[in-house]
Amino acid sequence: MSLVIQDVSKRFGNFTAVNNLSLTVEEGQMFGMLGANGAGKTTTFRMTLGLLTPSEGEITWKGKKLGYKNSSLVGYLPEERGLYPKLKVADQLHFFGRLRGMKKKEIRKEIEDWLEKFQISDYRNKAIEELSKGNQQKIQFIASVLHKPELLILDEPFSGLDPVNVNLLKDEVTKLKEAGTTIVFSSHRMEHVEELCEKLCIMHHGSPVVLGKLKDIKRSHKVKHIVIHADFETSFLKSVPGVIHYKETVDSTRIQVADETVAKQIFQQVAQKGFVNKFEVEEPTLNDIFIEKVGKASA
Ligand SMILES: Nc1ncnc2c1ncn2[C@@H]1O[C@H](COP(=O)(O)OP(=O)(O)OP(=O)(O)O)[C@@H](O)[C@H]1O
Repeated sequence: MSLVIQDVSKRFGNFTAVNNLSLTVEEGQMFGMLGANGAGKTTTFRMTLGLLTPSEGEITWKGKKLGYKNSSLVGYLPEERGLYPKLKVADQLHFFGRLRGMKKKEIRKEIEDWLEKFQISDYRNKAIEELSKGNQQKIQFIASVLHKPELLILDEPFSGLDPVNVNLLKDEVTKLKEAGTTIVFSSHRMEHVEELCEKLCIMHHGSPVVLGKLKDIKRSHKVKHIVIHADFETSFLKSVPGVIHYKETVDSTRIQVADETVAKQIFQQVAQKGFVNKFEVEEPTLNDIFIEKVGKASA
């Protein structure tokens, strides 16, 4: 295990922002942190980076605590973006590169490569304040990866980007992962985590309510959706015990059921009734899981 968060809590006065969190991220893995506003994601990142000290527990990267001394191992895209508005793009990135101990020549090369990748080479000599929000975000991202960190922590990397730029950033993040970088990112968009992460945590009021590999989480989620295309009336299925939600659309019936046993019962009943064009038990989406788990935890 490379990143180990062990029994970590963080209190601000009487308020507990993170409550007994334990998780691990393996080297080269992409890990997603989900949670409503105020769930404790940013606080967890800040503790991981050594910017905040946990009230309890410990966080280590390859067995060592992270902090000022080994900060070049980590790249961080903070939620509150921290660029200097008056500085030119190249000067800004140069400054971050020097902070991470890079050589001038290497910094120049990396800056040129990254500006090219994000199609913003023409902005090299513009002041940050002259750039659009999306382009400023790209610069902030470049600042976090310029020094080729082993561990990359991205707080809401996709917020404020248009769909084209979201894809551009996703591609670059994926390439970094393929090159071996361990990546942890937070997002409010389930589909980003679903697409990119093997492992994830859903935080709620500082505690993990879902944690594990995406595949396992989906498999173990009991509530299932069934889609039926049949050329006969299906409304009799509404009264089958274990049916949570029943909806007919123009060409299909969608049913939410409590678990797989109910799905099997529905299959048997439908098969006896007549010809079925399609009967499919869909995997739950991360959105379904989030709503169920976070909703339940709130209740
Ligand atoms: N320095 C601080 N002093 C007091 N309370 C704090 C401090 N930092 C964070 N908190 C509180 O801790 C809780 C968790 O905040 P955190 O920023 O970690 O949430 P988050 O999951 O990142 O939320 P968001 O999605 O809105 O960014 C919030 O209720 C916040 O107000």
